[in-house]
Amino acid sequence: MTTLTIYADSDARTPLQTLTRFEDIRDALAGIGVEFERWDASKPLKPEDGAEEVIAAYQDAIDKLNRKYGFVTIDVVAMHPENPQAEAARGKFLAEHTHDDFETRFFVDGSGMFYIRSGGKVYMTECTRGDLINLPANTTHWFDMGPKPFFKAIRFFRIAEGWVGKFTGDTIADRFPRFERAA
Ligand SMILES: CSCCC(=O)/C(O)=C/O
Ligand SMILES: [Fe+2]
Ligand code: NI
Repeated sequence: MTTLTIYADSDARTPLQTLTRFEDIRDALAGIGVEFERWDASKPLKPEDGAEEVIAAYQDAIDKLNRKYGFVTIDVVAMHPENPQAEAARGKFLAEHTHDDFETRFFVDGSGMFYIRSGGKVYMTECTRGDLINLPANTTHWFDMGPKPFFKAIRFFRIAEGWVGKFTGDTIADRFPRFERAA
């Protein structure tokens, strides 16, 4: 279930608030400039499907989003627990970083956790199928796909190399609960 848990960035043990209603999550994230939308993600996909199948299934939504936001390129991250690269892939995003581009991700299967740090708080946002999240450029955040990653997300870019992470060097991510997907 899509869930937003908000913490003070100085205290990773005591959540200030936990939200599960879409409207509440959308409004709380809008308060820090993060757009959160729900898009139809009901196309049938097999667990082992990769970029080609995801793009074919979601071409209409991709075209609509490209027209609406002016994206210049997309790619797909499709993770499966048996993927031999799972641990390395998880490690890439586990430390706090920013990007020069917006971070726009449309989850069409599975789930993953964004941790967005803003205004002295951490917004721990579990994204699930149908969630579209859009972090403005330079938003401090990290992302955990969990020890047995399972998700497919379409990534939209406005600038080439916009996905490259700039690490802040802050170890805050190590103090917050890691993502453990509910069975
Ligand atoms: C949810 S897609 C994979 C993670 C990613 O692209 C990113 O930038 C995380 O911060
Ligand atoms: Fe990112
Ligand atoms: Ni990132």
